[in-house]
Amino acid sequence: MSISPLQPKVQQCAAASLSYSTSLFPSSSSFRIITLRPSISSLRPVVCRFSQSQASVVDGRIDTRVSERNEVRLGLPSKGRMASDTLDLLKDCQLSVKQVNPRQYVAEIPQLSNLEVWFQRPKDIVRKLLSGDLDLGIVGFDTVSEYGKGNEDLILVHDALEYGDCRLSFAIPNYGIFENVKSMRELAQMPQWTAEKPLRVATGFTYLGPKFMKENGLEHVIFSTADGALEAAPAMGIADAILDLVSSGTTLRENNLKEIEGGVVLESQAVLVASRKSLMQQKGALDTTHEILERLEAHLRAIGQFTVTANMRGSSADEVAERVLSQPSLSGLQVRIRTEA
Ligand SMILES: Nc1ncnc2c1ncn2[C@@H]1O[C@H](COP(=O)(O)OP(=O)(O)OP(=O)(O)O)[C@@H](O)[C@H]1O
Ligand SMILES: O=P(O)(O)OC[C@H]1O[C@H](OP(=O)(O)OP(=O)(O)O)[C@H](O)[C@@H]1O
Repeated sequence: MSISPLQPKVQQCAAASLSYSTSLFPSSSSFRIITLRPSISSLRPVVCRFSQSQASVVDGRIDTRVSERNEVRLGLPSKGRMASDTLDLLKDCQLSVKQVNPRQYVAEIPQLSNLEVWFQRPKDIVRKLLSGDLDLGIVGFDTVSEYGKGNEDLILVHDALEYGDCRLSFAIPNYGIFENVKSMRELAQMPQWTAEKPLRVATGFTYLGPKFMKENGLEHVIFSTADGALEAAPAMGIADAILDLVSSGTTLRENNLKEIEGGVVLESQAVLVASRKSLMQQKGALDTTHEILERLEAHLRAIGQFTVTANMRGSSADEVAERVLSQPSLSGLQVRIRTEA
């Protein structure tokens, strides 16, 4: 699998008022992004289909836990740097999260009557979406990518909530044998890395890391992991390089590390993610999702980012698109689809 930097290139399809772009996802994944614009009522819903999409057979199994619940469940970060910004965003959307007390992990949003909010660690939000214990969640795209592991059930409902910006980036020391190394290509060509003496990479991204290194032609790599302060690993002699999140770049600089050309695995920001199964099967999930999207749209209108993504590794993505668009509450929407160029 190729993990490439996220550089969406939106192209307009003028006649149909549709647009599509290269996917935010690796080239061998097949996510489709559908943008719903509820404000444009004169447009008829249209789904762009791309013949080169990698369809596979739909798995028709129904997760009984999804269909047994009456309420829709939204997972929000319980702590960490995403937590307060997420609550702020919802507040800006006139969605006030009411917690009985801060140590209770369940809350409600009075404006969304059949919704339960559950506070969880970001990685657990993704895991619980996959297990059917949550229907929707707000986390960083990096977390979806790492812990979602390309699972076809995950749908990016909104891929740009405009906070939590960072990138997952590969970094090496700016001294010693790496002093003149400026790109992944140059790194891969170094004679030092052998089966006996592999490149040692410290990372918390043990799913994305190995894929990325392989994609870049580095075969002799060994990974170590830690929960934080990874930037110390090269100076401590534990690793040759690191793969970690970067935002300002200060931590890298202060630890004499540098990013190199081709070393960005992905760009990330906060996203709204859903379980496809939930959207299709959980009572009220589609309407609640639509309500949240409308409010996000109202809030983010200035920057015009409003996107629904359906995972395309299967004809089921078309089904999802059709199902979403066939909802009476979603009629008259403009649809934008992103797919691989
Ligand atoms: N400079 C940054 N460093 C790390 N994460 C960042 C940065 N800027 C934005 N983020 C976002 O914040 C998220 C990290 O949030 P948080 O600290 O709550 O979780 P975490 O550290 O992944 O959780 P845990 O402590 O359970 O491992 C990242 O997944 C990313 O999406
Ligand atoms: O580019 P910067 O703005 O310097 O941010 C990047 C740093 O922030 C994060 O660490 P965090 O602050 O979460 O601490 P941690 O290393 O203990 O996880 C990340 O893991 C980097 O170390």
